[in-house]
Parts: sequence; structure tokens; C-alpha cells
Amino acid sequence: MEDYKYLFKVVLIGNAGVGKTCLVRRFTQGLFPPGQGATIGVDFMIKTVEIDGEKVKLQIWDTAGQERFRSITQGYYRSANALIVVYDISCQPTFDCLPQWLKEIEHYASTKVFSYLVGNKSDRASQREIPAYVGEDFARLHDMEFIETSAKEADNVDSLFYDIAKELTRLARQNSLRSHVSETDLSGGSTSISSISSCCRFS
Ligand SMILES: Nc1nc2c(ncn2[C@@H]2O[C@H](COP(=O)(O)OP(=O)(O)OP(=O)(O)O)[C@@H](O)[C@H]2O)c(=O)[nH]1
Repeated sequence: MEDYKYLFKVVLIGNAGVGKTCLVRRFTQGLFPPGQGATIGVDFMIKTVEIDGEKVKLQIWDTAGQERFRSITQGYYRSANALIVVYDISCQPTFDCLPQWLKEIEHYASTKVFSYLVGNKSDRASQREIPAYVGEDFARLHDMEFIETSAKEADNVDSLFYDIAKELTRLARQNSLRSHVSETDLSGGSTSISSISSCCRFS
């Protein structure tokens, strides 16, 4: 059995093509995959990080952005400890859809989920359509953390996931979080996930 103190479930959502899979692959494998195809349903990867000398295991769920998979992906929100809502800073429609994603969260996720708004593809500076302050204001208005990333250039990707691991660990230590650590059977066995009892909520 792998030795770790906490296990947290992190779920990425957002429009198709914003770079969710690339963010996960960059963080877990340190690469920017060429010719990445669209995600079918959901996929997950694991990465263990160290927070203040303690091992924290992140189970990162990458959901398909395409509408036709929505009924499958919605089922994964409920047990998420953290949700990462991704848009593409060079594609206005992906930002305009954020209110719809928040409605999804309100409807399907725990009200106490820790949530992060991520403007990805920050390397595409010349094609930028959403200024950083617009993303930041939106996040503030909705009690979300905010960061801009580039999966391509590996910019802020580690910071994003480490920040989430740190915050969830902090909450767990404060006993705001009931943490049930169990071995995860990647071959399809059951997984026990921590749950947050107090944190951000959507307005
Ligand atoms: N320039 C740039 N391109 C990126 C970045 N991240 C992803 N891409 C590109 O954006 C496209 C979509 O990336 P994906 O990671 O598959 O997007 P996704 O959000 O997982 O898409 P779905 O699986 O359909 O929901 C690919 O062509 C990537 O190469 C980035 O940080 N910068």
C-alpha cells in the first residue's frame, strides 16, 4: 500500500479544446502531448506531491468538454474536493460559457467544493481575447481562486495543482475536512475520497 497522508479528488471542467487534458498531462507527466484528441467521457491520472513534509495524493479527473458527454461528466462533480474550471484566454466563447459551467457546479457539485478559475493558453499573447483582469474579476465575484496558465510552456501549471493540494491539506488539518484515506485500486476498485465540510461556495 502506498504511503500517503491525504487523498483528494480534483476535477477539471470547461469547454472542449481549452486545454484540460494538456494541463493534466503537463502536471502529471511533464509533457505537452502532440495531436491531443478530444477526451471521451472522463479520464484520470494520479500524482503524489509533498506538502510540508507530508505526502498528498491527487486523483485528477479530466472530463470531456463536449456537450454530448455532459450526462457522464456531471456524475463526477459530486465527490470532487476541488474543481478547476478552465477557459482559453484566446477564445472568447469559452469565457462566455463560464456562467453555464457555474450552473452545472451549483447543480451537481458539493456546495463546499474548492474552486479555481483557470485561463489557459497564456502563451498565445498576440491572440488574447480575455484580459487577465476580466478573468480575475469573474473569479472574485464567484468566490473562486484565479490563475492563468500555459500547458504548452509549463507556465503556472505546477503552481495551480500545488496550490490546490496546499489548500485542501490546510482544510484537512483544520478538521474542516473529514479525510478517509484508503488505497486506490486503479484497476477499477473502490476509492474513498475526502470530503470538505466548509469552503468556498458559488453565488
Ligand atoms: N498554445 C497552446 N495550446 C494549447 C495549450 N493547452 C492546450 N493547447 C492545445 O489546445 C488543443 C486542445 O487541448 P486539449 O487538452 O485536448 O483540450 P481539452 O480541454 O482537454 O478538450 P476536450 O477533451 O475536448 O474537452 C490542443 O490542440 C492542444 O495542443 C496551451 O497552453 N497553449
